[in-house]
Amino acid sequence: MKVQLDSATVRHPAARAGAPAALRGLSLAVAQGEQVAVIGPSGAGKTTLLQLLACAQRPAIGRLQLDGRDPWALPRGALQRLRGRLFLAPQVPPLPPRQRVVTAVLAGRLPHESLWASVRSLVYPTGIALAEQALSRFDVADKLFDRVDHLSGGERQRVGLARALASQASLLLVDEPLSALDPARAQQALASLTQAAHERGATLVATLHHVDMALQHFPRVIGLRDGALAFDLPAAQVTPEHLHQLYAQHLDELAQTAPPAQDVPVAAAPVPMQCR
Ligand SMILES: Nc1ncnc2c1ncn2[C@@H]1O[C@H](COP(=O)(O)OP(=O)(O)OP(=O)(O)O)[C@@H](O)[C@H]1O
Repeated sequence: MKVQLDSATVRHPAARAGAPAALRGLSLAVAQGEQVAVIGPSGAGKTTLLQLLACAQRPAIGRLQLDGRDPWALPRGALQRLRGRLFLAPQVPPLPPRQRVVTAVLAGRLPHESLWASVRSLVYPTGIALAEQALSRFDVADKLFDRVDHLSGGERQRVGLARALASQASLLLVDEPLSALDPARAQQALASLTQAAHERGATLVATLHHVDMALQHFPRVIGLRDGALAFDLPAAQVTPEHLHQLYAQHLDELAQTAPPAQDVPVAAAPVPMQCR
């Protein structure tokens, strides 16, 4: 899917009065099948950008176009169908605790299926081989029939990525997929994600706190700061000076870009299912 953003400004509905907009006049274009990493200090607007591209946040000013169409100008049914071609994988995957991994992974496909097939697959999962294949890309195929709340934080995160791949979406929006993974797993997960997206020609936009991994795995890197574009460059052209300017006053975040030493358990916090 092709993405075009023109001078987009986004304000969160719950933001306090007078707070600066989370994104301010952002313009960028992402080609069909392109892979882009978004980096920047905490609060820069990375998650908001993914929400904007996922049609979960509407621009207050400016315009988003997906495959040349403004989603917010579409009739409701067409907007729903378009949303079915997008997948936003939030930082904490929205996996219902008592669900089996296979069901949770296949739930990523629901927007592509008929209502009857969706209901039936929640009770009798079909496409088990597909779920297993997606899980094996992240080395968690052995958890296929485990309950989600019996997984470690790192395993949950990898199941969340498998769910994104199983979705068959043509625009994958992945928010900080490495926070609970050890360095080796993080490398493997990013390699699998970028490889799978490439194989199927899906466009991939991922936010990453690990700058080194963004530079290593993505051909193009966007630096966001205070809701605006700091740079948009091929990874090979991002210099230490660019990074120091991007993280100025937040250099501690730049220094801490190495992933944790081992799988870190995360709370199974419920996340709204708004964007799957
Ligand atoms: N639901 C919300 N309601 C109000 N303000 C919000 C909301 N979510 C984010 N913001 C504000 O929008 C700005 C951008 O936040 P965003 O989460 O997009 O940043 P981020 O770069 O993803 O940060 P992090 O790296 O810490 O996840 C911040 O000032 C934040 O406080």
